[in-house]
Amino acid sequence: MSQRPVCKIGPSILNADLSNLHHACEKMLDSGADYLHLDVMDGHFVPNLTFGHPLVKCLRPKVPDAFFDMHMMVANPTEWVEPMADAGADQYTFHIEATSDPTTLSRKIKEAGMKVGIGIKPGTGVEAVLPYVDAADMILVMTVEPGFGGQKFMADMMEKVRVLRQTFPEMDIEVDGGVGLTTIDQCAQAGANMIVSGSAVVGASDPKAVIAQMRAAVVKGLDK
Ligand SMILES: O=C(CO)[C@H](O)[C@H](O)COP(=O)(O)O
Ligand SMILES: [Fe+2]
Repeated sequence: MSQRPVCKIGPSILNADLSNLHHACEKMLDSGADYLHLDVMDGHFVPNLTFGHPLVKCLRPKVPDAFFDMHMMVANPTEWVEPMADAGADQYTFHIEATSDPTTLSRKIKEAGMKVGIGIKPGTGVEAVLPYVDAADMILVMTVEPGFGGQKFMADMMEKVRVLRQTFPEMDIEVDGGVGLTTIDQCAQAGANMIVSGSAVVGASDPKAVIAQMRAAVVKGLDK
């Protein structure tokens, strides 16, 4: 029996007040977030630095029930699988551009007890990820060049989402970058069901309303 993908909204706390991350996460969860998208940048894979597994380990007991989707923008994703699992990560999303062996890496992530996400940058064609979809729980289509929050949504990435949704009707497909109230309809119509939104939610005066509106758009898109 086929299963319809479920809409999940995952705020990115990249542009939140990182000095009070626990509070920022709780605010998002209280506003209706289904999961938290945590952006790890190493200064090599992308020209920016954020945080690593020590911070995740500290955050885990503060928000024990939250699902942590780790967006690993790192040059050596194999290196951080075990430290992230030990820190309490639930899903480990690596970039296909950062590994020559996605199958072995996916297996390692599963053996460490986490779900597998595979991300593609805007310049990477969707064909690159197709052979590995069976090994993954989720495919991430980047809608900005990874590295910074607050960038402009790239609408031409929606074709990748459409291809993935047509080929894999039950798959979790995540979009990340510049997603907010003005761009959510495009994501929803293309078939995305996991929605990362940073600035548009974290910077909103009423994050609960923004999350609810995005959810309504995605549910409508999945129903069609
Ligand atoms: O991976 C990312 C950047 O590389 C972030 O998750 C993303 O940019 C979210 O922030 P915003 O919604 O502000 O674009
Ligand atoms: Fe991200």
